[in-house]
Amino acid sequence: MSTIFIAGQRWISNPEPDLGLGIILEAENRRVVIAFPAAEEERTYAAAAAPLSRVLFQVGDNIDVPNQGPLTVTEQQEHNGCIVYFAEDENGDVHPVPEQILSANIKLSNAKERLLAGQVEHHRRFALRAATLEQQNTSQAASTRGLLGPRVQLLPHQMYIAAEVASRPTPRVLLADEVGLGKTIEAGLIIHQLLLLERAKRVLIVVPDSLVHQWLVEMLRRFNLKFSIFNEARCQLIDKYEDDPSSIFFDEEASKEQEENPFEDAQLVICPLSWISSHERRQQQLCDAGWDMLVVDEAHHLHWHEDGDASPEYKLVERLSAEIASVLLLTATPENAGIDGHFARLRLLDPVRYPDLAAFLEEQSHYEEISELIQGLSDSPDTSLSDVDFCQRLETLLGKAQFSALQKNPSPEQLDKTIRDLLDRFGTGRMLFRNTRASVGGFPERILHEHPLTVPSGYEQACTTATIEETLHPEQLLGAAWLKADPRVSWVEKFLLQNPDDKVLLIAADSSAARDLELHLRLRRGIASAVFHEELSLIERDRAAAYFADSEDGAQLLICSEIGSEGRNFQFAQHLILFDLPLNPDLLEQRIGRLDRIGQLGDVNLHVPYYAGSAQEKLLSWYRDAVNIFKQPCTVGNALMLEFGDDLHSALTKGDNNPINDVIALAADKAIELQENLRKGRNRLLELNSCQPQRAAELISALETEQRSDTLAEYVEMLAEQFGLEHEDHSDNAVILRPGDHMITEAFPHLPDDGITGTFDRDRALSREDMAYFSWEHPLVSGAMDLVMSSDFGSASICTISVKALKPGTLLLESFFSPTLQAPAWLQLQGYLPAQSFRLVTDQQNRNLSNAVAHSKLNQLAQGVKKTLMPVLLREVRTSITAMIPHIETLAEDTTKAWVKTATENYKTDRDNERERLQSLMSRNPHVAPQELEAFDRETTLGMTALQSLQLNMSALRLAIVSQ
Ligand SMILES: Nc1ncnc2c1ncn2[C@@H]1O[C@H](COP(=O)(O)OP(=O)(O)OP(=O)(O)O)[C@@H](O)[C@H]1O
Repeated sequence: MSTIFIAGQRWISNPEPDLGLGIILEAENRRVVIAFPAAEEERTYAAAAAPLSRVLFQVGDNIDVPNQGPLTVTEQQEHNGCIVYFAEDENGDVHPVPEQILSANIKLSNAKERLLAGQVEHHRRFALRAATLEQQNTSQAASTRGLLGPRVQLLPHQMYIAAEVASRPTPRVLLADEVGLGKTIEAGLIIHQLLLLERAKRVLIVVPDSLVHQWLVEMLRRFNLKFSIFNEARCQLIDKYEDDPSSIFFDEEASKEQEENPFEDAQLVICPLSWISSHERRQQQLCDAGWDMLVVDEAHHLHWHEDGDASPEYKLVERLSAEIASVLLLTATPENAGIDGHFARLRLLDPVRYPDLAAFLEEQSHYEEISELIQGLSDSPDTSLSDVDFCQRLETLLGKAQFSALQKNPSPEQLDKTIRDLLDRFGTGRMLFRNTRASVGGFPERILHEHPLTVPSGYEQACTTATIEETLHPEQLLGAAWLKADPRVSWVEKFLLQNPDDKVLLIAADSSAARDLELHLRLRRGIASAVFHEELSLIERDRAAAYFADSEDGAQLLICSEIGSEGRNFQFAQHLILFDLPLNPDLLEQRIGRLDRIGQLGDVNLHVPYYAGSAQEKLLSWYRDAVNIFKQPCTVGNALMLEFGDDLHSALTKGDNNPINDVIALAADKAIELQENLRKGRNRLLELNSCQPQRAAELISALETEQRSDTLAEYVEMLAEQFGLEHEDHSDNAVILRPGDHMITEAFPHLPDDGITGTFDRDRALSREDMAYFSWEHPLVSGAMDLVMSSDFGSASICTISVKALKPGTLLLESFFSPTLQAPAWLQLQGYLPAQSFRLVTDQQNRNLSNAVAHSKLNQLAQGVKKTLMPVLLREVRTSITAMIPHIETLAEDTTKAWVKTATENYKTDRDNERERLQSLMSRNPHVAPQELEAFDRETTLGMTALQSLQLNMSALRLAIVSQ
């Protein structure tokens, strides 16, 4: 098939002009591959729909060739579809320049050319383009970018974490808030920010099977992010299409040379953990597919032991996290399988900071001291810094240079930096975030209901030869007819019949007990129930959860196995039956967390049916009186188990109560002591890292201000008017948009054929999920902004204005400039520019009137010029504007130089700080190779060079002619 693309031609991407001048690498099989050397990116498109524009220079145009001075085109010749320019240098020598050798950094000046060519548009279109540019600036300057659009309540601890984590160049963190405090939402906020800031394009989420759909749905309904679930069936389907010569995906060359990678088929992917960690070939493909960000939920399933033993899940994540720059691990119970597992997960995130377990354990014993130093610096810096002992301790940790810098200048910034350094290098680290119910506040009560039951015959006898696990799970001892014999079953039946209007969640350790019990209650007792365990397929599990969630015709009871229910949202229920109690306190916390989570509106009733006088009762007393888990989340349960676990196990099997009472008494005292230590040490450090209330309040206030503004509603109305959409008021703060009969584009982004109803009000959007939540970050709005900016829409305009203060015939040139960085995205330099564009206004005397003549004023005064008059008008003013344009460009270059200066200074400061940290960690960790520092320095040089070669692009140009 013939194609318009030929290898070697130079094209530019319409949606991504920042990529610079691209060069066609391949144009075969209906697809085109183009490289963008300036951005180190490559794109493959279907040739028929490639969003590319051919770049051809005309005689008189300036062109750039690396390592040569400025050249001006004098002639162009075509050879086999590619152009050879003949261009003159400053000495008048003419050089042949094949287009292939043109510099990849390109200057675009479409607006100017369009204006001079008379290709101008109505001033309302120019106003829409200008409004888009201004909004892009506002968004870039906002510290809240990426936090505005998600349909979530503005909760301080989440907003803080999301903003803090996303502000890091490559976030690698452990989100370990207590159960149900919104780690999924935090991860979603971080993903959303990085995608919006274009710091991530490909995101991989790996989750336990039971959470696959929950994540899919949360990402879509709260963040407008469409993830794709990948499993074996999907991969096979893709393999099949790509191997099928009749398929549109078939690529003969590729199929001969190498196997296609199915994971390259989507940018946002969710994978079930059990599938991918047990499938070697898919794992390899997953690792090869290249990702910018990895998210792993319920990360406590990644087991690792100091002796080198690691679970397949751990090994998979270890492989992935070595390749992927940004990594989020999520767990509510980081120490679930012991401190070594916790250490191992931190090691995955930052092997330089966490080189070995022994050092980590040793470090923990100093948390209290670090916390004291931090407290001294934050509460009374002057007194602390005049205390000799305090200073000595600080100097030992920080080193001479940093300490004396602080002592000389204890400014708030320097103090803040020191506190962060202490937290990071010697405290709980900057990658661990853990908010607690106590710090977040506003949670309901946990109420324990104990239900003692008579021990059934045969149980005690069976216990004499049983393990402790069997003793705690009588269904394993009572034989095949356990459902009949077990008094817990009849108690559950009675409870459900007495509380017919309440939703009840029942959790049992074992999936077969859960299955038997549910079948019995549903079939024999007619109870509307569902079951949820790990042996069900994903669809069956989701169906069961949906049936339970249905408030009208749904199940009264959902029976879950331990692992099956982890991470799920059942906060609409207020009764949890703990059919048995696990020995691991974290498992119990996970169970309670199904109900005790954000969104729970009532008290959480915890029901424990147990055999009176049995090991079950003893374990209940342990949790109630020593661990205190039925009142509040347990923070010391693991530590108590470590110290008293053996005694507890032996006391559980004893007939009399003395041993258990003794263990409980000792453990209860110990719990108080441990909690006090944690309060002073680890928890205080975690609190400091996990939420700074003032910063969180500032973020929320900024978000609320942005939300209250009417600008978005006005912008949406302008969009509708200019693109030909139907726009109808729905109700207060809500509108309906529909495709109109006179639309100027075939498809408007994210506008369904039957229209969309959206509200600008967050609270309304939270309660009305049938409405879209329109913010500047909604895909319809951001897609429309891209539509405007990726084309010439409204880029050149001529209008007349009538102003008494100005002489008729005065010409005002209003221009918006967008300096563009042509650098690889991974360098993350965009944030160093003060804005995405700036505006200048000049007149024939080349006076800078940018401040004197406001854009909004020009919009108010602007009158359109009849098309028929345009050629005459242009002829009259052409000489003047041809002289004015270079001047306004010189002014723009001056502004750009100032930007470059500030940006390079700020970039250097940040890099120096980061380098200092790396050096400090290297001095304590012999495993870090010096090459790391060299690589870091190379990257800094690259960043500095890219900032220094900022390119100026004129995005919009309007000529206003003062009339009579
Ligand atoms: N900011 C928010 N706005 C609205 N709903 C929220 C917000 N944060 C959390 N939720 C809701 O609260 C529940 C708990 O949140 P989430 O699932 O993110 O918690 P989690 O910490 O990941 O839980 P777990 O520890 O069980 O894995 C979910 O139903 C979630 O949708």
